[in-house]
Order: sequence, then structure tokens, then C-alpha cells
Amino acid sequence: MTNRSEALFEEANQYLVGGVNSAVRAFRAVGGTPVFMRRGQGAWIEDVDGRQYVDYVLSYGPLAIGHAHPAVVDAIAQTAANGTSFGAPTELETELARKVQAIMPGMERLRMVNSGTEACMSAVRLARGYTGRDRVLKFRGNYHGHVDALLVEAGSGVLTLGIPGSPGVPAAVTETTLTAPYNDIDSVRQLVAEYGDSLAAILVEPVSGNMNCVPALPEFLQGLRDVCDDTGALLVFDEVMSGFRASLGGAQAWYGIHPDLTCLGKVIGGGLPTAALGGRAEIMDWLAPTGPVYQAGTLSGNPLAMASGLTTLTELARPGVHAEAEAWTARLLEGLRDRAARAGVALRTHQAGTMFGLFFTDRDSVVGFEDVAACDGDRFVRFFHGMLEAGVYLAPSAFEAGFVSTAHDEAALRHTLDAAEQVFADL
Ligand SMILES: Cc1ncc(COP(=O)(O)O)c(C=O)c1O
Ligand SMILES: N[C@H](C=O)CCC(=O)O
Repeated sequence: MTNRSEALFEEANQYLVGGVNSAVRAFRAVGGTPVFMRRGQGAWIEDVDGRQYVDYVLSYGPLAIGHAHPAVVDAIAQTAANGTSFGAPTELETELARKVQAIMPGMERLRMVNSGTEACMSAVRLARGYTGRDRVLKFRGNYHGHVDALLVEAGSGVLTLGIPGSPGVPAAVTETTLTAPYNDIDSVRQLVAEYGDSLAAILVEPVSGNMNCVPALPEFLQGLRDVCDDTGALLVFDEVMSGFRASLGGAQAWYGIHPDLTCLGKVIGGGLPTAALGGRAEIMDWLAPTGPVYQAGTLSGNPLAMASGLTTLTELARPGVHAEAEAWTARLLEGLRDRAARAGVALRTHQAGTMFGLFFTDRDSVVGFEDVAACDGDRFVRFFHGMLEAGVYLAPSAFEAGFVSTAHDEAALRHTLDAAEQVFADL
């Protein structure tokens, strides 16, 4: 069997740092060569040698209705035919904002940006400008993109590569960043007792997807809401990953707990680069041009990304569509647990709508970074490679979440569970 990926990766390394454009893609945590993809359709992707895989990465979340959905492809093509960017307002920006607000009523006002990183960076600046305070609090294992102030005890590639912080981030920038263990409200209360007066914001992934998939405990999120109400700090939900996934209305609808600001990314662009910051109008209006907090972007609100996002959300919001994908995810996890149990493999699973986590552990619960770090990493690596070989594409790190789309069907389920049965037997 040929392996064009090896040749392509060797060549890529001569031009691109580490052969990739985002660190987690490099397979450093699992070993071997990243598989180069050339095509995607629905729930399936095809590599450069023609091998097919059921895809549970879905571009790390954005493709909620699967690869190359015909309506999305049409919308992008039709929009592109009229020009790809204007640097002037277009009607599509308002249409996407209206659609997001219909699904997430807390997004009273939005600002479109180009990436989740930008959304989180702008959230921090806005919170500081609005409150007149400097400190922000984040959680161990949560990842908010590569924002300097938030690259502290971060998840995702930072965990995958074992990087404790990041060289290049001046100490002065992170001096105002406080960190606490995820799902531990007592630690938050202790920090707030000391620093509450200078706290601008608490940023949290309400469903953490960057230390595998760990949903917040409802009492933890409620505790954060209460602490923010008491101190005047803003509660910022980073729903870049959980938005339109934990439920159609995101984690805020799933828990019924509402932040002051929300960061969105991934699904909002349906596979094209867009993201958004939104929330209470009174706070959002502090952004330029209505307010003094500066924020801008040459390609922000790009028409192609607006068309792709709008079409994706329109399809996803059709009655029953998201619920069906959630039910499919539950069947997947039930099937995996069943096959693992039959093979005597200790496996714990988490589900948050169409996000999921697999943990090789016999712990009764996985609620914080320490629980995730204690899972059997060698077993994950064997599982990952076994599944890849059998035509199932999972993220190449035990610290990334899995994703399902509305295109995952019976054939994909059967293929995945048959593969898992074989792989568990050899673990
Ligand atoms: C929760 C969360 N926030 C922020 C980001 C940053 O988004 P982006 O990669 O689009 O910059 C990511 C993913 O990378 C994420 O998962
Ligand atoms: N965990 C990251 C974001 O969700 C994965 C995407 C990336 O950094 O390439």
C-alpha cells in the first residue's frame, strides 16, 4: 500500500514549521506521520492514497452538518461569484447575526471576527475596558486560543506538546491572569476573596473540549455566575467549541446559566474562518465605533464565511435535526462502552450534545485536568492508531474532544463499532 502522506509530510517540513499550520495536527503525541486528506463528503474523509475514514474530528468541530454539504457549497459558490470581500458592510453579516441571536437570545449584539482566538482576545480587552479592572481568571486545562494573556495552564496543543506556558509571552502580560482548577468553585471563591476588586472577567469553557471533553458541573457554573454578580466581574463563556454543539443553543441553553459575554467560533462559520464575540448590548456597545474599546478586522464578516455559517446554522436549526445528531452520538458512545466492556477495557465516556470524550480510566468520575492526565495515555495511542488503520479518524491527542455531524448515519456507526470491537480486543 502506498503512503503518499509520508512523502508529502517530508516535503511540507521543508516549507512549513513542523510541516503543519496548527500544532495539534502534527501527530507529535501519538507518533507517526499525519495523514494528508484530499476530500470530504458527509461523515467521511478520504486521504491522499484513497483510504476512507469516518471523521470524528470534523475540522476540530466546525463541520456540524458534515463535509461539503451541498447547500453550503452552493451558498459559498453563489456568494463568491459576486465578489469575495468588500471591506464594507454586507446584508449577510446582519443575517448571520440575526440567526445567531434567534438561536442564542443572550447575543443581543455581536461583533464578527476571524478566529476563536480573536473572539477571546477581544473579550478580555472589552471586559477590562468595561469594568476598568485588569485581572482575568481562567481554568487549568481550558484553552482560549493563542491569546498571550490566556496561554497559562492552557489545554489543547499546549497540553499535547507538554508546554507549560509559552516562551514569548512576557511575565508582565500574564501577571494579571489568575488560574484555578476546573470544576472547583471553592478555589474560585478563595481567589475572589483576595482579588475580587480587581477582577475584570472569569473566562470558562462551559464544556471543556481542550482537555478531552469535560462538561462543567452545573453547580460550578452557577457558582461562577454568583461570584461574578457579587463582584461585578463579567462572566465570559468561551463557546467556540460548545456553541451549537452542547445543544443547539450551546452550553448556556443546556445549563440554563447565562454569561455576560459569549465567544463563538467553529460552527458559526460552517468550515470557513469566522468567529464572533457577543452578549449584553450595554457591554458590547463599549466596542468601537460606539465605544472606546478598539477592535477591527480587514476580513471580519467576510461574505463567504457569512454565507457558509448562515447556511450551516439554518440546516442545523431545522426541527429535530440537532436532536437526531445528539441521539446518534449517544448510540455511538453506548456502542463503544458495550464493546470495551466485552473486551475488558476500562472506558469512560462523556457526551455534551454532539461533542464527546473517551477516557481510558477506571476512575468513577473525570471532572478536572488531573483526572484527564491520569488516564492511560499509552492505551489511547494504541487505540488511536488501531482505529486509524481500521478507517476511523480521531483527533491525534487524548486532550482533544470528538465531534459528530448530522451526516453521521447507520453505515458510519456500524463501521466505527466494528472497528472498535477489533481494536479493543488487542488493547
Ligand atoms: C474553546 C476554544 N476557544 C478558543 C479557541 C481558538 O479558536 P481558533 O483556533 O479559531 O483561534 C478554540 C480552538 O482552537 C477553542 O476550542
Ligand atoms: N483544540 C483546538 C481547538 O479547538 C484544535 C484546533 C487547533 O488548534 O488546531
